[in-house]
Amino acid sequence: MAAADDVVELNLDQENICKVNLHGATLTSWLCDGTEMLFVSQQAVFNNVKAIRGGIPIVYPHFGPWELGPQHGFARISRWTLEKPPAKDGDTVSATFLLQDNENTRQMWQDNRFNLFYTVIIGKRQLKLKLDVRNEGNDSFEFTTLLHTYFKTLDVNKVTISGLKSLKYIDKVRQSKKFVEENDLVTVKEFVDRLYIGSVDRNEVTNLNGNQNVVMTRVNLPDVVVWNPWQEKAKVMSDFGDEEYKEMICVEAGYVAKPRSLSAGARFEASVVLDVI
Ligand SMILES: O=P(O)(O)OC[C@H]1O[C@@H](O)[C@H](O)[C@@H](O)[C@@H]1O
Repeated sequence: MAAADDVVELNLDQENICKVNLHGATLTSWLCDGTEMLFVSQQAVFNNVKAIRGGIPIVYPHFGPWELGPQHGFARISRWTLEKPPAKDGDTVSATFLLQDNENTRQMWQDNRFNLFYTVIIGKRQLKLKLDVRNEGNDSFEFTTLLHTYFKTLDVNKVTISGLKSLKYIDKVRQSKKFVEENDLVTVKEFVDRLYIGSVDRNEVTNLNGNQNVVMTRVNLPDVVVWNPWQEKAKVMSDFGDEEYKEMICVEAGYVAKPRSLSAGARFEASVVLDVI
């Protein structure tokens, strides 16, 4: 369990609430009309050191194994600050979180200076997530970023993902070779770890918890990662139950296939909207 003072709650009403842990600004719960939409492992570790296994961790400034630092970068294991506390505005509640460079990140990542703002907006049957990276230094830098979304489902075998047909993807399960997706609807029946490159900006993920479908609309996040560790990988993950692969699917919106370059003083804005339909 997370300590109460680590968690910021955005409360629209009793049945529409999301929770953000300041460790990584990780969204750990999204209750939509009373149904939990996000998966968090029963084995997740809340020690403010390890990345939280589930919810929506933020990958930045590097997706995947990183020669300069930890896998998926430092954002998901850094303490964020609450820049703007939850406030109601009409039919939504929003809050903004901030990660700034510090001694540790500068040492790890070539002395780069940045502000990363993350705004979470909960509405009726909708969650909007905005990333805003600002280069505060005198030199340009490159980064990749991704919202590592773990959706909750009652049965992963029934989940389908649209919007990926005809796309090239890198299949990390098959020596990172490139393939072309042939299916209108992607289903997951085994260990899957794919990076779909340059996808259309809309994907529908079906049969999530409570038989809900979610439409994911992306702006400035052209790539989609689909990941499920399945049985064999689940067994070797200490913070993931052996059978939990049946209850989750990661569909992750990112800018990851190639790095994004940001010149001194420039800004990168991107967003994801999740609509429950
Ligand atoms: O165990 P981690 O570091 O949270 O990563 C989980 C997975 O995250 C996915 O996004 C990657 O494509 C996988 O390769 C990786 O295994």
